[in-house]
Amino acid sequence: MPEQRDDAVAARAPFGERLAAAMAEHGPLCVGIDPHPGLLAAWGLNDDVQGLRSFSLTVVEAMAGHMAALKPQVALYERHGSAGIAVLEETLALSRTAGILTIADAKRGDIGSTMAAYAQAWLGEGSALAADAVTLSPYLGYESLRPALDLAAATGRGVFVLGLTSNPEGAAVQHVGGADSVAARVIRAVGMENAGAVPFGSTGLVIGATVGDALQRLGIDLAASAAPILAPGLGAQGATGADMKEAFGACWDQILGTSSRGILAAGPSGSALLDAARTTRDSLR
Ligand SMILES: O=C(O)c1cc(=O)[nH]c(=O)n1[C@@H]1O[C@H](COP(=O)(O)O)[C@@H](O)[C@H]1O
Repeated sequence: MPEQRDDAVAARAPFGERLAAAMAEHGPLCVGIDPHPGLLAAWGLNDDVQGLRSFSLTVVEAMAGHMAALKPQVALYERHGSAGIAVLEETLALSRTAGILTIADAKRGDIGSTMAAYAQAWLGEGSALAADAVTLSPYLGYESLRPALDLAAATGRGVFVLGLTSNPEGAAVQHVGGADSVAARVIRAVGMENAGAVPFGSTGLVIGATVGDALQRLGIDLAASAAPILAPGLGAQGATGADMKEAFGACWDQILGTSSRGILAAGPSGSALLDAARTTRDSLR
């Protein structure tokens, strides 16, 4: 039904605008949905597709209308095979109906011709896996991401490109080059996609909440990227709201903190999950 699809795209504001509106309404927190086996057990659920489904739908129902965005971790659905992917599709569909933005954390990156297929899956109109945005890895070369950047722009969706990741191993690749580091080049390339956007465009960056010192050492200017910045590392990985303010104070309006285990550990009660999310979000205010 191509005409209906065209209408849906025309009615959709660009992702950056929709994210800015959601953050203005609900604050700068994205709740991660990471159904780890240990969390399923802690919630009294089996490590199977029924447990995965119950976990995921509980998080969506608890957060919709209260938080800016959800970020399902694709790996934790893939480990359940095709039935797990079906649960991810249902989770994305419920989020869409409930009006909460979704960022599929798939960290995709490949040669251009393959990238085009990933783009269709995660950003294509009519794809059951399409989210509002998807995480991408630029380490096959930033321009290899072009099919996804173009499709996101065409469908009003967004991407978050890995810049400086929260894990300690990332430094061995991302910090290489000193003043002209690999990460700085990726961040500059993202800035070119967003030129002129206010407060930010639809091509985001992932910058770990744990890497504030590297930002300074590498002389990186995040404000110039005009990118929404997804900042994981809050909670379970040790970063606090205070750490984030110190690291990102100069570009605070661009920051969307994200935490998964630190919030999900409060489940399975929906109200306890929401309280945990509110406490985390309030630490960012
Ligand atoms: O792209 C991501 O979201 C991501 C990038 C990064 O640098 N570090 C990072 O932890 N993540 C993801 O963010 C989530 C963090 O989970 P918690 O440590 O439980 O809050 C996981 O799904 C990670 O895969």
